[in-house]
Amino acid sequence: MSDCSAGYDPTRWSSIRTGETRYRIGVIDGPNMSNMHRRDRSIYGGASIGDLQGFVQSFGESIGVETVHLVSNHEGDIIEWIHENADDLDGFLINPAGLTFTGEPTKWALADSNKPYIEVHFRNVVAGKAMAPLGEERRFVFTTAAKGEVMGFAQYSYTSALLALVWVLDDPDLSGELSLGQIC
Ligand SMILES: O=C1C[C@@](O)(C(=O)O)C[C@@H](O)[C@@H]1O
Repeated sequence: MSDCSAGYDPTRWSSIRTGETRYRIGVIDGPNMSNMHRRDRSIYGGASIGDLQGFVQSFGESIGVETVHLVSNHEGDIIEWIHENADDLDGFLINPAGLTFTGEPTKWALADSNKPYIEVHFRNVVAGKAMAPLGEERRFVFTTAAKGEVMGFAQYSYTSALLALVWVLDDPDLSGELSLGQIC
């Protein structure tokens, strides 16, 4: 346990974690996310994919984690990237974007890696679906093998998912010790 007598120090990433391993997490953005700065501002906010990657990377650094990023509009390239990088990564975040309802091969590449992944979305992709007639719901491909899913929080879906993934990696068997580390 760290000493909090000096008060809260936001540069001390270990204060919110129970572990100290510097994980490497792959962050994948699928089709159309390269164009996010031109998409609906009320959802994507007008920032570029580079801005988003920088934001997620900075947050990762603040909790002692390295993020490695891919954005691609081509499913085959995403699959190749997962195959080539999985051995050097501890887990993944993926915003499947245009592949959300169709990306079965990409889902399998992630599942076959045996590394945990979290599905993220800017918007709440099921909002309003409760009102849809039965049988009209589209099939969520990635959710079936994901560790979990975070959606509806725009760019904060990514940072929330990253923190959740790191907490789970720090506590792989969910030891039951309900500790957040030392928050001063
Ligand atoms: O391209 C996207 C982006 C998205 O994944 C999101 O981040 O909100 C939601 C998907 O339905 C859509 O196809």
